[in-house]
Amino acid sequence: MSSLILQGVSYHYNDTQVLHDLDLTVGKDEIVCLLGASGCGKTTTLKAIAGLIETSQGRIFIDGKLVSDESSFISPEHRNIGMMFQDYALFPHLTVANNIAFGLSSMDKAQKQQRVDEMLKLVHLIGCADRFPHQLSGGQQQRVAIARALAYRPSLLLLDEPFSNIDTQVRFELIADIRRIIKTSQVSAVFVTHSKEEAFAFSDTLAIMHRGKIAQQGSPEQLFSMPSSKEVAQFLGQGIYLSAEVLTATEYSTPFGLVKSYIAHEHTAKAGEIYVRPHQIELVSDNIHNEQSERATILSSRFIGSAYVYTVVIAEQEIEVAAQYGQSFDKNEQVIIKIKPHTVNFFES
Ligand SMILES: Nc1ncnc2c1ncn2[C@@H]1O[C@H](COP(=O)(O)OP(=O)(O)OP(=O)(O)O)[C@@H](O)[C@H]1O
Repeated sequence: MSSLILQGVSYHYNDTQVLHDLDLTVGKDEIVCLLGASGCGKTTTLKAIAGLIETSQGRIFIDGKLVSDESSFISPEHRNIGMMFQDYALFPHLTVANNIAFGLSSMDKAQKQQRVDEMLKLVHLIGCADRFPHQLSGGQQQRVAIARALAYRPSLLLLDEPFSNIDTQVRFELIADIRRIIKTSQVSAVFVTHSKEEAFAFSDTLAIMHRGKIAQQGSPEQLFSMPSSKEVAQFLGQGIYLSAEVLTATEYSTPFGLVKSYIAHEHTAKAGEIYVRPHQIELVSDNIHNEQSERATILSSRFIGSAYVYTVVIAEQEIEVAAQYGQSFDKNEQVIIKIKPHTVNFFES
C-alpha cells in the first residue's frame, strides 16, 4: 500500500494558482524528493500534505486514510506526520531530551525516557541529552530535529530543505546519516530541495516539479535516460539542445553530424531537438578531420588535474566538456563536435 497519494490537488494563494492538478505517490518506506526551480510549489505541496493549508481541489490519502478533499479536512496533529522544516527550529529553552520528548505527551515518564534514549542512540547523540540547542553544531541540531520528528513514530516524514544551513563540508555526511536514520525507522518521507546533489544522495525516487505539477517521477537513472519533457531534461542535465532531423528509428541528422541512438524510438514528427549532455560530446581538432559540419568555439578552459575542461559554444549555447587526456585547444579555436552514440532524448518541435 502507498503511504501517500495526492490526486488532482490544486491550490491558490489569493488569485494565483500555485498547485495545478498535482498527482504524487509515495510508496511504503520510500523517500521521494520533490525537486524543482524556486517558486514551482514544492513547499506548498508539503504544506498541503501536512494540512497546514486547505487545498481547493483534489484528494490526499495518508496510509490509505483520506485526510483532505473538497468536503473533509483532517487537521495536522491528526495526520501522524513528522516534520523537519527549515524554519521549524528546536525549542531553545528546552534540553535535547525535552525537545525530543515534546510530542510524547501520551506516554508516562518511564516510556518517555526509554523512547528519548532510543532516539538519542539512533541519532548518535548519547551524552548530549542535557545540552541546550545553542550548545550543539548545526548538524547536531538537525539530528535532534529528526529525532524529535521521529520520536512519536509518524507514518510519514516531511523534510523541507533541512540541510540548507549546514556547511557543505559536513552536509553530505549528515545527509547520509539522516537517510540511514529514516531507513532504520521504516518511515516514508517526502523531501524538498532545489539541490540535485542533495536529491540524488538522499532519495529513492525523484519527482520533478514544474509550475505546480509533477512533470515526471522515477529513479534518477530513469529520469536521466528517459526524460518525458524538455523541462525534466533541462533541469537534470547541464546539456544543450541541437536541432535534429529524424533519419531512422535510431539515427538523427544534426548540424554537428550524424547522431546514433542505442534505443530505437517511434517518431511521429520528422523534426525536433535532441538534448545532449557533456559526457556525450567529444571535441576533435579541426586539423585532423575536415568534415562538413558546423564548428564550435572554445571559449575558455580550466585544468582539473587529469585533463582540461573546456567551455565551448555550440549552437549558441555554452557547455563544459572534458577533453581527452593529452588534448589541448586554444581560446577561440574552432573545433569539430562529435556526438557519441547514446540513448538519444528527442523532443518534437
Ligand atoms: N503565503 C503566500 N502568499 C502568496 N503567495 C505565496 C505564499 N507562499 C508562497 N507563495 C507563492 O507561491 C509560489 C510557490 O511557492 P513555494 O514556496 O511553494 O515554492 P518552492 O518551490 O518551495 O520555492 P523555493 O524553492 O524558493 O522555496 C511562489 O510563487 C510563491 O511566491
